Amino acid sequence: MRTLIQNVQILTMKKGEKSFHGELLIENDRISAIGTNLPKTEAKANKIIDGKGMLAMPGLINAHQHTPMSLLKGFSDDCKLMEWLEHKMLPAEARMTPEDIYWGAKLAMAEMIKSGTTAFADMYVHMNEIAAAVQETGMRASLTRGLVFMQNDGGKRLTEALDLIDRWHGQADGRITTMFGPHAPYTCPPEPLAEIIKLASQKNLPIHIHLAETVEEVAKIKTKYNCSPTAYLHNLGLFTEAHTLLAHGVHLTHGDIQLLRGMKGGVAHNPVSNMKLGCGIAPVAALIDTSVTVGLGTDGSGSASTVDMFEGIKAAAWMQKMEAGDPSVFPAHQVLEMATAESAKLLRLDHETGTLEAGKKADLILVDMNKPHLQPVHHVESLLAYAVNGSDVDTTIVNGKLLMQGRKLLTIDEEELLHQAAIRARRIVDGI
Ligand SMILES: N[C@@H](CCSC[C@H]1O[C@@H](n2cnc3c(=O)[nH]cnc32)[C@H](O)[C@@H]1O)C(=O)O
Ligand SMILES: [Zn+2]
Repeated sequence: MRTLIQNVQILTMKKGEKSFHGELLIENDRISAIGTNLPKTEAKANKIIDGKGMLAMPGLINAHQHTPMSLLKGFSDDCKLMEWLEHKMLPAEARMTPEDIYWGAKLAMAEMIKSGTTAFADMYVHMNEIAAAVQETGMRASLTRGLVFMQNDGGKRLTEALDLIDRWHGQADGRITTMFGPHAPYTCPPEPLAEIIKLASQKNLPIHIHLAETVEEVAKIKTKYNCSPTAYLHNLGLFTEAHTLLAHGVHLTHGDIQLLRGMKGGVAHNPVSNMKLGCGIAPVAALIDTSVTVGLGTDGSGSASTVDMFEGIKAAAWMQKMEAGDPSVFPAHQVLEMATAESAKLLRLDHETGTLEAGKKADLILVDMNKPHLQPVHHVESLLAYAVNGSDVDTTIVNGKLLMQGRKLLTIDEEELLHQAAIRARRIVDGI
């Protein structure tokens, strides 16, 4: 199968490359050619997409998600994280059946495809159902079974984590990869955490964990272990043993940031979730100055309400400019990079996705620029960072396959999905 996208403005997101008018050829799951006036491409293609008025760019990569929490969006807003988690989310989550998880994950995937996200990192439970949804929807995902060790479960959770890895790593035409997912320093004591770090190192798999999200977490760890959450993880050898995806990293001291220097992986910044929960402002500039990779995530829609990464892109830029009191920090290109190439590094998928290049997987979106709020086009990157909304995405392609065209979902029955989501969500929260 060869698909040619012609007559399109292209932003590859390769370092230092400006957007240009040209064409892009997809052969099966990969980009085979990209440029201006490619030789004889039309003759080679079985399918042609006219990109007039469109902008092609790499699909966005959401580096931190809890997809099934889409069923809980708007259920508990305007309260503190620990209260939100312990009194609302955990009781609601305890009622979710595997089928609820499947439909909740699919609801989030529909929202992601419709707002230009092609890959995501997920941490949740009932991972077989989430993996099945990924397989069907056609997205790319890095999945983890979230692990909390608050009471003895006889190893049930860890068995499920290992089962996810055995069953699903490399499946769905390679679109699914897996990680270990110890939930957070405050839910994972040293012994089980050390064991997971050892397993991750042996299996050469990454670790996805929440870190330093709130001041309460910092105080809890200080009382328990007399150190910061970051030092707690460092002392267990995490940053040298495994590629690590750290979600949040809001409350990091100068000393904490030094502990992250040279780590494999990096930090998933979730500005919308952090602002909405009043958690604080992550020291993104200091992390980048220390050569720590910073990608972009939304967090689950139970907290963030939206998994539209274009909202996250705006929020990340605004937050850092405001914090620095300087509009020149975090220019458009840099925040777009955070949402694409840098997030790809966190998922350990940068050899496959995150930029548009011949040889990489065909994970890309077409943004319809022919709209009042996106004209005129002086600087396309400025519009993408500060003016585009998820609903401006016209076409979403993952692994060379069309998942949405003309805003119509092609792998999901949207009507059935909305029906299932509505009845299940109502049942789950009833009486909580
Ligand atoms: N509760 C599960 C573990 C699930 S891991 C994913 C967990 O992360 C929780 N979660 C979602 N967003 C956040 C956040 O921002 N900080 C901390 N936890 C979160 C979410 O509610 C979910 O319970 C068990 O007992 O096996
Ligand atoms: Zn989270």
